[in-house]
Amino acid sequence: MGDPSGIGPEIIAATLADPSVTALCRPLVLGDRGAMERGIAVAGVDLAIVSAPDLIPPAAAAPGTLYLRELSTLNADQMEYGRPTPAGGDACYRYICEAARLCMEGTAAAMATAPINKESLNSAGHHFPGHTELLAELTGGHEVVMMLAGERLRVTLVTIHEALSRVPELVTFERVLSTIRITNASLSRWFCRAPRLAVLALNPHCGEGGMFGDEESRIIAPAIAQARAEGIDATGPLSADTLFHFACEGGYDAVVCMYHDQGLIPLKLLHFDDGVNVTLGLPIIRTSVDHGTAYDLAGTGRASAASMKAALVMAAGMAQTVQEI
Ligand SMILES: NC(=O)c1ccc[n+]([C@@H]2O[C@H](COP(=O)([O-])OP(=O)(O)OC[C@H]3O[C@@H](n4cnc5c(N)ncnc54)[C@H](O)[C@@H]3O)[C@@H](O)[C@H]2O)c1
Ligand SMILES: N[C@H](C(=O)O)[C@H](O)COP(=O)(O)O
Repeated sequence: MGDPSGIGPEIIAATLADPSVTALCRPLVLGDRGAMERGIAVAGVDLAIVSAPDLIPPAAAAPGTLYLRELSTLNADQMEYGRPTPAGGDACYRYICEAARLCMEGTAAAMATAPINKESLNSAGHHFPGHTELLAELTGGHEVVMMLAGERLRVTLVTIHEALSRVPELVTFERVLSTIRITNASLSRWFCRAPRLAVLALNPHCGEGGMFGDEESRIIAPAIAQARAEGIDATGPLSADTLFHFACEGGYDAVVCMYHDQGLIPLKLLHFDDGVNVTLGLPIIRTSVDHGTAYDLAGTGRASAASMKAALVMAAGMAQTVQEI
């Protein structure tokens, strides 16, 4: 359900009231009854909550029902709109843990997450930068890669939630290579055969022959060479300022980016409404919205549910692919 003080509950309600989404999957919300009742009212949709402590939603669920596993009972203070609280952060943590457990044991085919507030997660004593890192730990410590995807562009990140000042030291041969490998393996499995990957430079103009940095020749180019030797169609290092234009025109299936904003600014510019965040490398399927808790909009009914819908549709599609393999 994500952060009870944000837009999560209302965009979930809008999503589950859309028959084109529920035609593809049997959703079970892990969350809080009070927050979901309020979300349904804010979204202005007609949904009846069915309590599902152990129940899995039936294949022929009655239209207009929302199956809810109640993992918290927050009071009004603890879910006040626009304010992160430790109780809300702890509740989010429990929703995520239970979703991971259901996916790991095979009861659920996939999870799609609504946004959390990282400050409230951490204030509750759960010291993770986001879902991605928490899920990596909960599912066995696999190396994971954050991908954000839309129709026109997919980006994956070598470094994720890091201070910009630390990025150069974190862009290592091993990290670049493993991001390329995981991107290639995951895209091949879920999205396209033999993906064409563009790998970005870190510095302007690829370092301009060493004038503006040498990570390209020292680290990124050798990692690309190794990936190519393994049969991966990776090209680069390429200058970030121009590459996105060509990627959007269909030149590449994904762009491997060195840091968060290098990839997420172009992605959200093009796909803020319908982009999906996918965690690659996990043993389970996890998708998410491409936006945050939007405290400024929570409770107004003005938040778009398009990314939440896209996240569910993508998760259902990925789960279908698994069944067909
Ligand atoms: N998947 C996630 O859990 C996730 C993703 C991104 C950010 N966050 C967290 O969310 C919190 C707030 O982050 P932020 O302010 O940088 O980003 P944000 O996405 O919450 O908000 C940025 C801007 O986009 C608008 N916006 C966001 N979602 C929208 C929607 N569905 N419809 C219309 N407008 C929307 C907001 O009103 C705001 O103006 C932070 O704690 C951040 O870490 C969580
Ligand atoms: N970096 C993501 C974004 O800006 O959309 C976001 O913070 C999500 O992180 P998790 O999926 O790890 O919570």
